[in-house]
Amino acid sequence: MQNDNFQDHYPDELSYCYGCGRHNEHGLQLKSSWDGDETVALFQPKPYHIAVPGYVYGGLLASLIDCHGTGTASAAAYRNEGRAMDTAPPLRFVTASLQVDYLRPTPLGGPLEIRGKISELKGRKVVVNVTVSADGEVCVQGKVIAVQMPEHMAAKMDAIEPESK
Ligand SMILES: CCCCCCCCCC(=O)SCCNC(=O)CCNC(=O)[C@H](O)C(C)(C)COP(=O)(O)OP(=O)(O)OC[C@H]1O[C@@H](n2cnc3c(N)ncnc32)[C@H](O)[C@@H]1OP(=O)(O)O
Repeated sequence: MQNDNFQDHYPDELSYCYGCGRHNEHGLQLKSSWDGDETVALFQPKPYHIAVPGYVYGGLLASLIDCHGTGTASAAAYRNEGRAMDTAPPLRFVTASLQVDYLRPTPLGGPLEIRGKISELKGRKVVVNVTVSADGEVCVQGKVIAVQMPEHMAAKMDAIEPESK
């Protein structure tokens, strides 16, 4: 069930990510939410998200896995602490490792379903297994190791260029 998107709870200054930032008008604006103990997102590729004609570009698929994984990591960390996502102190995650396996060509046409399962949550690290399916068939699987964002990255938040807004 699609509801209460994780990315809508990111603070404004962390909402310019190309993959999932709601303030990035040039980006993908991925929206992820809980579905029981799993997470889900739907994404409709555009005709120009093309690789081989008729199939989705693999870099786009990796981006969807990346941002769904980091969003899932953040939501899982809040859930683990029994807190709502916009409560303090903030739990923000970046990608430490992104592994992607393309199992079969992903048809370019209808919406893609991205699903996440948390396989580990320990300390500052969350590991999320992610699949991307088209027409009910898993085409891509990936693993995201997300780590809580270090303070020195947060310090750069003042450096958002006006043209990226
Ligand atoms: C933030 C809010 C939302 C923003 C939008 C969503 C983001 C969208 C996704 C992205 O594109 S983020 C941008 C791409 N990622 C980066 O630029 C991150 C660059 N790397 C770093 O800043 C650091 O390497 C990192 C924060 C990921 C880890 O450095 P730390 O010094 O904080 O990690 P540390 O050494 O303390 O390790 C913590 C745990 O993570 C594990 N780890 C760290 N790097 C790893 C790695 N590369 N592969 C596997 N595991 C890794 C490490 O083994 C350890 O596990 P254990 O606790 O089990 O021992």
